[in-house]
Amino acid sequence: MSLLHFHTVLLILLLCISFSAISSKQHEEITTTMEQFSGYSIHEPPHSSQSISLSLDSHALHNQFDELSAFSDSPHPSVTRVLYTDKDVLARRYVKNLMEIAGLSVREDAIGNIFGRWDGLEPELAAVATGSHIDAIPYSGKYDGVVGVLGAIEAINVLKRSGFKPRRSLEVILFTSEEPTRFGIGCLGSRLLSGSENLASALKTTTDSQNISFLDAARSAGYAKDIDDLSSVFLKKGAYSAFVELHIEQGPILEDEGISIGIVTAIAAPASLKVEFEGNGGHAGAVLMPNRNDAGLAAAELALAVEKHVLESGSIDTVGTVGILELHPGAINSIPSKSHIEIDTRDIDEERRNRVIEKIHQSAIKITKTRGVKLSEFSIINQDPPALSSEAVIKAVETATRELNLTSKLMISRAYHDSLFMARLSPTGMIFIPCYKGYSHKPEEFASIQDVANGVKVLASTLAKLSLQ
Ligand SMILES: NC(=O)N[C@@H](O)C(=O)O
Ligand SMILES: [Mn+2]
Ligand SMILES: [Mn+2]
Repeated sequence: MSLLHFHTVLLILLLCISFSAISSKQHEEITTTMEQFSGYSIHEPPHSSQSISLSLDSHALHNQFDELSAFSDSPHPSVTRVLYTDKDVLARRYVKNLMEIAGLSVREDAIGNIFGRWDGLEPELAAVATGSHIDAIPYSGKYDGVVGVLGAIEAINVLKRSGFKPRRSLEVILFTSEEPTRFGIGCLGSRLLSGSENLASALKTTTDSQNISFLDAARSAGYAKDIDDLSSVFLKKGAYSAFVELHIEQGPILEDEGISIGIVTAIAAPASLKVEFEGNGGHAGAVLMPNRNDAGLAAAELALAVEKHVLESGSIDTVGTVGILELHPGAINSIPSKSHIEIDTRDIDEERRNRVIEKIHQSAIKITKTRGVKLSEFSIINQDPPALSSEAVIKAVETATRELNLTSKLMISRAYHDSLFMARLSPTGMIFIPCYKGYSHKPEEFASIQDVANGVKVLASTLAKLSLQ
């Protein structure tokens, strides 16, 4: 008998011994559950898929939305929950508690990205992750981001209730500061996780509108203790084998078309600009119009120029918003001597968006000439590329949706999400659910518990599939 022959026989013998270690009943159970979830029979080629009932505690989930929305600095039904404020810290504690109740092992990084882990049968493999954010811009709603955090924890509960055992570990992530409210940069937590050196160094000097530094704010919330170098937050590429985020659509399409699930194929490319003009100000009564260099009118003119350039981009996919316009000294009878404008512009076509940014810059320069004001700042805060979803994640979501007999639609996301940056680390995808009239970033934002439940079931099934790959 040749040496190779001898080794093969030996190997088969060893495999049989180890398999026999797992009781046949256990082996049968795991195999059945894995077959039911992967939609594939372990023994036959992959053509049969069957869905199993995923039991979800929608009553508890509904209560959790209400309870979490109470951690707000604005009155019900609006939600305001800004990074590292007391309400944010309380809300984080609430979510960590839910993670522990779900049996997840919880850890946090230096800036408060929170990770809840369920070890798989092969914990050494790269895990599958899901997650979103709980920070909320001023006077917004209770579903943006929160569906992707509370829904993710419930998806884990659903899988545990069904007896499923993941092969790859599953992680739920609460990302720090997806909203740009406090420090002017969106997706701060996921951007840093994806290894942004620029951001890591910028955060050393970044302050908020109260002149509180990022590090002091983080420390006041219990993070960044004795840490200045935030590169410790960086994750390695491939840290996760896949990432999938559940989120409300924040647009009207799914509701209008009566479709349950949106399968996101791409996330539009966001950019934000900060512009400041300086004029000579003066008395609103005494200074005649020809002698004015009004920084306020310069800002107003630029805001209209943003709209003009966006409308002339030749595509409906180009959008531009002046969400912040502040005047100094801000007195009715004083000509504005300074103006501060923040511009948000996006497109699924990065070059087309960048052309708009260039035109806005040219307009700002032209306005300084026509109005005799100084352009004291024109800075690009972020100018991110769009992100494409991974085919493998899209396929897993499609199969899960089909098995649950839910309708679905491939679509792009015009809002940005932490997925935009997780896509730099691992194959990524998103699951959208309908929301009332597409409202978001306002108190009327609403998603029915049935739509949330559908999203959570699709997420649970998708996570199971990805964890077996
Ligand atoms: N999803 C979402 O609302 N993200 C925002 O931060 C945004 O401005 O797109
Ligand atoms: Mn948002
Ligand atoms: Mn969001």
